[in-house]
Amino acid sequence: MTHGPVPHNPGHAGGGRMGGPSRVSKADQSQLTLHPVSLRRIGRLFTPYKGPLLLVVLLITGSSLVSLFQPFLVRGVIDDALPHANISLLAWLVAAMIAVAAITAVIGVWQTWISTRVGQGVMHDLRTKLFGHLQAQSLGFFTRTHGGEVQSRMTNDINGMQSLVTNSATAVAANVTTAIGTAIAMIALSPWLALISLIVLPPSVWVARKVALLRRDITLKQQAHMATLQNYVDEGLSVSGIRLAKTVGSTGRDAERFSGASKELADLEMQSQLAGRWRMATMQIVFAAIPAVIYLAAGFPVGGEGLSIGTVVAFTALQSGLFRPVMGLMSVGVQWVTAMAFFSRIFEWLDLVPEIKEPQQPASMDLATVRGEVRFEHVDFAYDGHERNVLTDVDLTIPAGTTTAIVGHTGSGKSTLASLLPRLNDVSAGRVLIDGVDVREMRFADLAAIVGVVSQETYLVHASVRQNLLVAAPDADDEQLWDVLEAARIADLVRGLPQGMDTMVGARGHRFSGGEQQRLAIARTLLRNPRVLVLDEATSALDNTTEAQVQAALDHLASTRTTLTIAHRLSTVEDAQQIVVLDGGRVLERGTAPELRERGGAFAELSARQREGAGEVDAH
Ligand SMILES: Nc1ncnc2c1ncn2[C@@H]1O[C@H](COP(=O)(O)OP(=O)(O)OP(=O)(O)O)[C@@H](O)[C@H]1O
Repeated sequence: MTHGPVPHNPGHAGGGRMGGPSRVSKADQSQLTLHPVSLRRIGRLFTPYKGPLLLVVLLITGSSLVSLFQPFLVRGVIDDALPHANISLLAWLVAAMIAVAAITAVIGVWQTWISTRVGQGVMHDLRTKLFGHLQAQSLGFFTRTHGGEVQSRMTNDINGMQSLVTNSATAVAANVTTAIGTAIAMIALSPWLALISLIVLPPSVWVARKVALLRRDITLKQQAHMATLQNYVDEGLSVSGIRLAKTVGSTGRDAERFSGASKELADLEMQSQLAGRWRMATMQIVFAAIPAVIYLAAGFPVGGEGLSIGTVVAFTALQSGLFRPVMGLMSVGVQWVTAMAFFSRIFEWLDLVPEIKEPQQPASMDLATVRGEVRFEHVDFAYDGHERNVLTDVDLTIPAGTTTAIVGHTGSGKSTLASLLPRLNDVSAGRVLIDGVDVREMRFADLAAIVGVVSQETYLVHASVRQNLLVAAPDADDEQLWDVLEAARIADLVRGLPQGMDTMVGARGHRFSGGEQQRLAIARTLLRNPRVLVLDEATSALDNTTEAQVQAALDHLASTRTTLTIAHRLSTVEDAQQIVVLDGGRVLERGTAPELRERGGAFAELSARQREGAGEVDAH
């Protein structure tokens, strides 16, 4: 099938050259326009893990409360045990300090274990859901969207939210409880010192928020560049990509393009790290300054009088215990802002509604008795987003068990017409019927069982010959596999392979010649034994001898099923019960080969020209 120009690519953000690293290019801007994300929706991802999450919150609260004893123990040591040389009190206090540390450490390990399990569970659910959802999308989505973009969102974006999903709930719970507990303890120790240390909080939060937004924008740009980079790898380092690059001599340019995108990614990472580092530096200054300010405040006559040394020491210990959680919360805030952007990108795709949907109440089909009469009823079709009709008022019937050949100039709509039968596309008007049932009313599985497709573009997965065949029928035994290989005239070749049917076919089947790949694809389709066969230039990659052989096999198979065949070489459609000539998406002529030749129209002209061409070739 011919893929036309890519009209609109919602996800792909990094096509051409990007602007300088500090400028936001148009593509980046569109990337920053976020799909709205509701907190409730994120919350729903965690619903299955309510129990473990509650346990985590309880553990954290317990551990925070236990650790609050520490400064009071310190004050006891300094103000009571040491000055009065009370050894037994000192021993008790020290033992309690060690116990508090041990208890909080053990709780920490337990809590990390549970929260990581929850986080990984959420990520796993999201990844699986997205994969399933994208698989349900129509072919149109994949013709519009770059493969690298899909890979990038599936992996980079989901990984990007990992730290948030795994740590945020626990970090928030831990830090909030610690911060509140510590603030209460601080006020209990000295309201005056507490007031002094809390004053610096608002400006710190402001700085952290600024940095968070900056880093989010940088991260989004990074994701877009990462997707671009993945596209370059995808396109440039595949068998077809390398073949193109080597034959058109574009390897140098490809490497330069890759290097440009990679450099921009490196620059962005620099910016991101630097922004983070500045935030840390600001916080460090605040951290260092606060104890000093507390000593100053403790020495002040107003408010400072009556404070014991132990209170001041315990207080400075406590205030670091307040700022650490506040810092922690701010980090979560930073991660949160960025992760929201990832959620937005993931949810955007989860919200895509497949253009081609399975019916809610499918027609019940008895697969054993399907006859396979195909009817295109006044079919119009235009590709999504295009006004021009590719097919207009195509009305034709293919009686069960007969062969209809579609011929016509390139671009006349032959592949598009064939794509309507397995619902790779849906009609814009009219209906496509099999045994009188609209294909849109059938279960996907039923339709796939009834209609088999062999197209000009074969797709073999990087696995063994056997696995490639079993994709079509997982339960088939060896005898069935050999049968279809025989029928597709490829059994001898497979037998001669080093590991027979267990030989790997190589990336996208490149270990085999085009003709061999096509015969394997034919065998795979035959394994499903479909009632209706769509052959979209199925023999186009074969030489004349092999084509004749495979054609004979296909003719034999076609004799028992309904076949819609598309062929450029008219010699292969000679025996079809009906030939339909398409021109600009309309049916121009129909009839058998002799009838059409007799009529002296487009078919006669086309076949005369081809025979002339063949004659010329023969004459050479
Ligand atoms: N995904 C698509 N989006 C938009 N237009 C498309 C798409 N696929 C095909 N077209 C357009 O639809 C028209 C018919 O294409 P189609 O592939 O059906 O022709 P064809 O007769 O099978 O051609 P060929 O013999 O070269 O394979 C062409 O003009 C093509 O550019």
